[in-house]
Order: sequence, then C-alpha cells, then structure tokens
Amino acid sequence: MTTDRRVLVHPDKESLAGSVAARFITKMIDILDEFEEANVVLTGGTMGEKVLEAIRTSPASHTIDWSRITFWWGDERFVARDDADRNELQARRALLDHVPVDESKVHAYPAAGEGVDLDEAARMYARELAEAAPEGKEYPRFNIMFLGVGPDGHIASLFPGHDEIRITDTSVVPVRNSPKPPPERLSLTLPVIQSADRIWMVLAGADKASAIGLALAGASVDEVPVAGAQGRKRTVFFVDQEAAAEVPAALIAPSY
Ligand SMILES: O=C1O[C@H](COP(=O)(O)O)[C@@H](O)[C@H](O)[C@H]1O
Repeated sequence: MTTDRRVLVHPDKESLAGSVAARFITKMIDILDEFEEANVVLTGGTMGEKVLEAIRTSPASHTIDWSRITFWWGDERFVARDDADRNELQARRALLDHVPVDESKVHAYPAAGEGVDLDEAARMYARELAEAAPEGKEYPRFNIMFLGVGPDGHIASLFPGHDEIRITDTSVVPVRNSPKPPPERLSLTLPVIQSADRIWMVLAGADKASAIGLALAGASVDEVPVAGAQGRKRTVFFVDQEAAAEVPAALIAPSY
C-alpha cells in the first residue's frame, strides 16, 4: 500500500467524467499490453455512472479489447435485479450493454428475490472472487478499482461507525441498516479494497467536500471510511471544484 494520494481537480462534473474516461481508456490499453487479462471494479453512485457513460461515448472506447476485462462491483444494493437502484443495472445501461464484454466475465452480486438471502449472497460473491483468484489468494488482483464517496465518507457500502468497516476476515460482507437506502447491501471489505493496484475515487459536489477534506486531514477510518481507501500503487481522488473546497492546496496536483 502506498500512502501517496493525489487529488485531481476539474472545473465541473462533465470535464471530470471526460477526463477519467480518457485516463481509463489509456491505462487499460497499457494494462492489456502488459497482461493477458485485467480486473476492474465498478462503483455505483452519480459520478460512477457518469464516468461509465463518458467511457461509452468516447471515440476511443473501441480501442479497448473489452473481452479481456473481468468486471466486479465494490458494492451492491440488495434489491431486485431490475430495480433502478441496482448498481449493476446502472453500469449495464451506462456502458456494459454497449461494448463487447464477455458476459461470463461480468460478476454482478446476487439480487434480492431470487431465492438467496443476504448472508448467502455475500458468501456466494466471496466464492466467486476466490474462484477467480490466483492460487493461495482469496480474490483477484484488481488493476483498477473505482469508488464513489458518500457525503458521510462512505465507500462501497462501508458506512461510518458501522461494524462492517472493521471486518477483515472475509472478502464480502452483508450490510443491514444502511443509513442510505436501500437498507440491505453487499460490500467488499476494506482489506480487499486496499489490495487494489489503483483506487480511483470519483466524486463531485459541495456535499462531498468535508468527507474528502477530513480523509486527507487524517480522520479515522471508522469515522470517515474513505480515509482508508488506499491502493497498492496509486490512489487518486478525481473531483470537481466544489468537492475540492476543503482539500489542502498542497495536495492538489495539476490536472490536464
Ligand atoms: O450507495 C452508494 O453510494 C455511493 C456514492 O453515491 P453518490 O450518488 O453520492 O455518488 C456509491 O459509491 C456506492 O457504490 C453506492 O452503493
């Protein structure tokens, strides 16, 4: 894990989404030059969806060999598969339904109403991760993990002050009583998040400013979960100007 965290500030949501999309396409081409297969973790949330739309509409999106990317999600709302709240549905509509992915490599969480309860759903996703992992590991090596950040500092479905943020002995947790609806969710745990090579956080809006400010000022992970989001190689906050309002100037890298 590296402690180096960068903050790249963009004028608005549109330029932020476009810039992350361009970086994603370039980085994926590099990764797929180096490795046969890549693992990417998607996020729900407003900016997560906007970034996927920007990747889809980029004239360069066809330069990626989509069939060599395995997709995972950092978290999921435990609702019916066709519920508009579902992160999987949002990502499919924004990107996955429009590019030639290999459907066997799209690993969505189980959905509610399909005969599996929340606890079993968490165990099933943990097994899926383990089956795709290198020998002796519990989950794949994630090349890029996208994360959204809530106004309360939550990442994936790990909320401040809730037990799940402290769980380290499993890769996937069932979440009940989420402070943000819907109440039942599934989430990767913090050790899995911290195992990613690159964590790319995408967030915009004034309501996110204090979460990112506190995280970078050294708040505890228990109080502000995003403080614990650090990848092995790179950790980048892609933000708009409003979300950057409380970031110390010294931490802001030029973005172009
Ligand atoms: O519920 C969730 O919220 C966060 C952030 O969402 P936003 O709309 O405030 O950007 C997201 O990261 C997470 O994946 C999702 O399940």
